[in-house]
Amino acid sequence: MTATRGLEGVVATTSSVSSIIDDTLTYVGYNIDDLAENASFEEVVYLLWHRKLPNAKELTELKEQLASNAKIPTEVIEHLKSYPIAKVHPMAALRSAVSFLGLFDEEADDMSTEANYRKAIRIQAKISTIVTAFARIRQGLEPVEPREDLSFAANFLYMLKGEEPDEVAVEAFNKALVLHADHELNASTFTARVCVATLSDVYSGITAAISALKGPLHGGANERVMKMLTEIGEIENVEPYIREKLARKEKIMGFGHRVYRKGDPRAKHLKEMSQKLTTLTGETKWYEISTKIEEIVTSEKSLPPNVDFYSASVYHSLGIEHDLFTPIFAVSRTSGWLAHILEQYENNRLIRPRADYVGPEKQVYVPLEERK
Ligand SMILES: CC(=O)SCCNC(=O)CCNC(=O)[C@H](O)C(C)(C)COP(=O)(O)OP(=O)(O)OC[C@H]1O[C@@H](n2cnc3c(N)ncnc32)[C@H](O)[C@@H]1OP(=O)(O)O
Ligand SMILES: O=C([O-])CC(=O)C(=O)O
Repeated sequence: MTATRGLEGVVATTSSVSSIIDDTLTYVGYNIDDLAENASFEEVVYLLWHRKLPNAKELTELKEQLASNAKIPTEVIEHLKSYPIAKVHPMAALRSAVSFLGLFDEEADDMSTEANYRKAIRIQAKISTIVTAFARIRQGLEPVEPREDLSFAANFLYMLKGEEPDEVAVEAFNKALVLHADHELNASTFTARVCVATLSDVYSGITAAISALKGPLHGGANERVMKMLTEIGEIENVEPYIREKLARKEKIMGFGHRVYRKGDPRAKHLKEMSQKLTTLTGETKWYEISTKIEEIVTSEKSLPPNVDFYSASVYHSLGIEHDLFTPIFAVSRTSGWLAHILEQYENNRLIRPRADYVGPEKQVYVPLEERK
């Protein structure tokens, strides 16, 4: 038995949710470029869960289901208020709150296909409310209740800020949600599938996935990108900052990818949005600093930007706090996690690979009193 480090290139399952072939990303066979330009996030959720685009009636029904399930129990709000706010990262809060939310779902352990689908709707509906409620609570503000007349994207921004967002913000946020919704067998999706393949419940799968997304090599990179942009601060600092980092063999957050070689097809959409939004806010320096970093990293290391790189300046331009970037990724990716969880249940087999043992062998047990 030989191990493949990081399971690189290992095909671990079949899936009909999304694919990456020759650097092209598709959701159920639809090119991400088409979806980014045309689809609402709700359409994408339907597509991922049903493997077909909804007709008008199906879309209206899903929108209504998401909107009418968006409220969270008072107990969850009280729970969020009990966290040691000053020290808690919103991803840790989200991880705990989703697990806690599961305690209030009467169907949590009903493993029927119908109950699992109903839970998928409830989790997708409530995840925005949890993220935005925590964001407000830590500012000493009361959570804003979801509105049933707003789209998923608009509702998130409304609950976060307490005022109705403008059209440009909603369009940009919707596109970001569409671009982040699914991505084949990335680390957090694999984690979700491993978890539920033991026939554990949907809440466990989503809690596990949030935990995996939190790390800086995965979803946590978008927050680190903004930290880097802020540290750089001005365009003239880019060269020395990036070259020193590369010389120290440090990783530049938002670059590189396990699967893409020529480039992440989502990045160009986010780059375009970053240019547009930073122009609108008058803070074009974030876009300029980003493109300069891209120029250096691609020429020095042949590493193109990934989805996390330009999403940082996009979310910043939407006036979103930097440590909410990864929770927003989770809000969107929940749709993909749920699609994969439901797919795993449909054709389940325990996921249990082997390890290539490299430790000592044939050791002789020494009684405690004789050990040095
Ligand atoms: C949504 C997402 O999860 S997208 C990814 C988000 N993560 C990041 O942006 C973090 C920065 N990027 C990385 O750490 C990596 O590129 C990963 C984790 C995304 C992919 O990693 P892997 O496929 O395991 O590549 P690995 O880390 O082995 O790197 C291969 C080589 O490229 C270098 N490299 C990879 N990414 C970077 C980077 N961002 N900056 C500088 N060098 C890098 C490594 O140092 C290594 O060099 P070496 O062979 O000289 O030692
Ligand atoms: O696929 C990956 O390894 C990471 C990624 O880009 C994502 O999850 O969107």
